[in-house]
Amino acid sequence: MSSNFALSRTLRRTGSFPSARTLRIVILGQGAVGKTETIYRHELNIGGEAVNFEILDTAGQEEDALLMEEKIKWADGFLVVYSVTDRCSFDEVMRLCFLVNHIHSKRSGTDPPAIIIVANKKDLEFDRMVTVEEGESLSHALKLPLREISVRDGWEETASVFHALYTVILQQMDKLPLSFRRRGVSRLMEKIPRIHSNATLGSTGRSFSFSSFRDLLPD
Ligand SMILES: Nc1nc2c(ncn2[C@@H]2O[C@H](COP(=O)(O)OP(=O)(O)OP(=O)(O)O)[C@@H](O)[C@H]2O)c(=O)[nH]1
Repeated sequence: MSSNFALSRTLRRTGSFPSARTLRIVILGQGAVGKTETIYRHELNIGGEAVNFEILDTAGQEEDALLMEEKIKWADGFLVVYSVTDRCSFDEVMRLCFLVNHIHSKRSGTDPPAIIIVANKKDLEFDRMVTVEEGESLSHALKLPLREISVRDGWEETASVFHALYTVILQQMDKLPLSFRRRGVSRLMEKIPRIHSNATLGSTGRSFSFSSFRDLLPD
């Protein structure tokens, strides 16, 4: 959990785009797949457009169901992560995708949520338990894009996952009223310090306490 290679933490950066489009991302997956439990902002320039990602990780199966639902309602897009070295985490993907679909449909009717499945730890080829073909087959069955990456191998693949999710979210947002498409940094994020690219987190690897998350959500 205090790894330097976790999926989300590789994207920490400095810099700010005041008029950036803000997108909220939740990362789901079983424990130890490489999500790391933290919450932070990340700003990217994609195709000349400033994009401000607000990213929230979840606590795997330890997550309280109500809190999970609130996080899913909060998000614009989702990364559902499994580890190619952990079959249980792969088996969990389908349940998580259905959960996101179910909760999301209560909020926005028939439009499917923006989800990308991420197969992490592909560098651990000797320990692989889930084949590329199995991942592709699941992706095909769920009609969701799949990216196989190694967070440990560098930030480029991780960044490309966020770029891909951005594209999917934009496709969904095109269907929404204009007022939904641009917004400032959320109330939740105003409470959270910006993390600099060379900053180190505490020994627990957490930059934010989830126990206070619920208090910050809008009614
Ligand atoms: N080899 C390898 N190890 C990785 C990779 N990504 C993460 N890890 C390691 O996997 C372990 C678990 O990573 P975490 O980030 O704690 O996983 P998590 O999904 O946040 O786990 P929970 O906090 O239990 O939900 C750590 O030891 C990481 O160093 C990867 O791409 N390759």
